[in-house]
Amino acid sequence: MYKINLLGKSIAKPSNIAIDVNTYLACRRRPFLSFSPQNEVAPVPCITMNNGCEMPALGLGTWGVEPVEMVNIVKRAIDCGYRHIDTALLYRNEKQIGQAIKEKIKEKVIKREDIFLVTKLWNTFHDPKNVISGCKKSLKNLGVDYVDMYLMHTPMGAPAQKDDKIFAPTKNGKPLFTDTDYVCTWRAMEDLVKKGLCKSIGICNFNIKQLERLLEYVEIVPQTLQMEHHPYLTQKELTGFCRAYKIIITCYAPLGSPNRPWAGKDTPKILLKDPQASHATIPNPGKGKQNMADNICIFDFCLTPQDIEALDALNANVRYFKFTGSNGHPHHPFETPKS
Ligand SMILES: NC(=O)C1=CN([C@@H]2O[C@H](COP(=O)(O)OP(=O)(O)OC[C@H]3O[C@@H](n4cnc5c(N)ncnc54)[C@H](OP(=O)(O)O)[C@@H]3O)[C@@H](O)[C@H]2O)C=CC1
Ligand SMILES: O=C1CO[C@H](CO)[C@@H](O)[C@@H]1O
Repeated sequence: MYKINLLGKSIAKPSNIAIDVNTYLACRRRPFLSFSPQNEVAPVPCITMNNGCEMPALGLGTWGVEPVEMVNIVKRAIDCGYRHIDTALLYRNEKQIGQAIKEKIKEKVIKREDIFLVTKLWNTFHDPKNVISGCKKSLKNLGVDYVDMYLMHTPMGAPAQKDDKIFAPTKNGKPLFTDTDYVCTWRAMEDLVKKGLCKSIGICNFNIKQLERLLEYVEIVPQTLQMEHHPYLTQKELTGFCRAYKIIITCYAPLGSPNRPWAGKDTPKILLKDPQASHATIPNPGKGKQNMADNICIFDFCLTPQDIEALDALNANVRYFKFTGSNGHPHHPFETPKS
């Protein structure tokens, strides 16, 4: 064990945990207005990505939040110290998130560059010629001229839609799909970086074979893979592979959404802390009034190697987000082929 000194606090760090001192100290460069000696909340550290940009290690998940509540939730989150916000065109809340950020900038609580804003390209924009319009649609909704991270939401393309429709058309209750190669979609996303529309790009819901194949063709190695990750689904092979390519894992459903068999008093903090060795995590605070403030208070303690070992032993390859609606898609990441 050795100790590092963070903003006057002494934090014990087991030597086998891979957050280095610089990662911890990087957070000093971000203003944390709610942090003061009287109101001590250890600030969120940043993780340096393979392109040198920094991502706050904890963000606000926003899927499923009622749009009418979204503005207030995001404003409260910013007051609490959240500086990373995760959304998607699919979530239909980008406008409200953009409005909340705008109001906080106007109140001089933050500047645009203090916020790490993440959104996602939906399947119906996978055709390379449509990628830029998917991105511009999100930028317009958010009211910004760039996002910090733009993610391919899934490797599964779907037919382009007209007007404001997002979901793919269906036939016999099943969404139609296209066989657009996710490599081609990715190459078009690389152009968005060159155009300055996003600072970093990444992927979600890729399996290891798809990622390996993508890496054969990329000019820009993805900065992050956003994937389901909690103690019941640790995906060690995939996370090890990403580590080798310096692709940061962002853990979604870190509390095991929507079923949380482990929910208990301090359990959520332990679950959020578990991936902190090197991953970012984006819990959704849900309806509990205290959850948002609690979930950000995980940077003043460490798990012991024994804790981590015990959590790792829980892995049962339980996946909650199976994308069964897209079964049969040629690029389905999780469907077990029928023998
Ligand atoms: N890229 C992708 O494909 C996906 C990305 N995501 C992203 O990841 C985010 C997080 O995943 P999500 O599926 O929302 O699930 P989470 O694992 O973050 O679980 C969220 C639920 O956990 C409960 N909760 C939160 N904090 C606490 C706490 N401190 N104590 C007790 N319970 C708590 C709340 O439930 P309750 O409301 O009942 O209190 C909340 O709704 C999403 O919001 C989204 O931004 C998610 C899925 C897929
Ligand atoms: O991000 C997401 C939130 O949850 C949705 C509902 O299953 C997913 O489809 C999506 O990937």
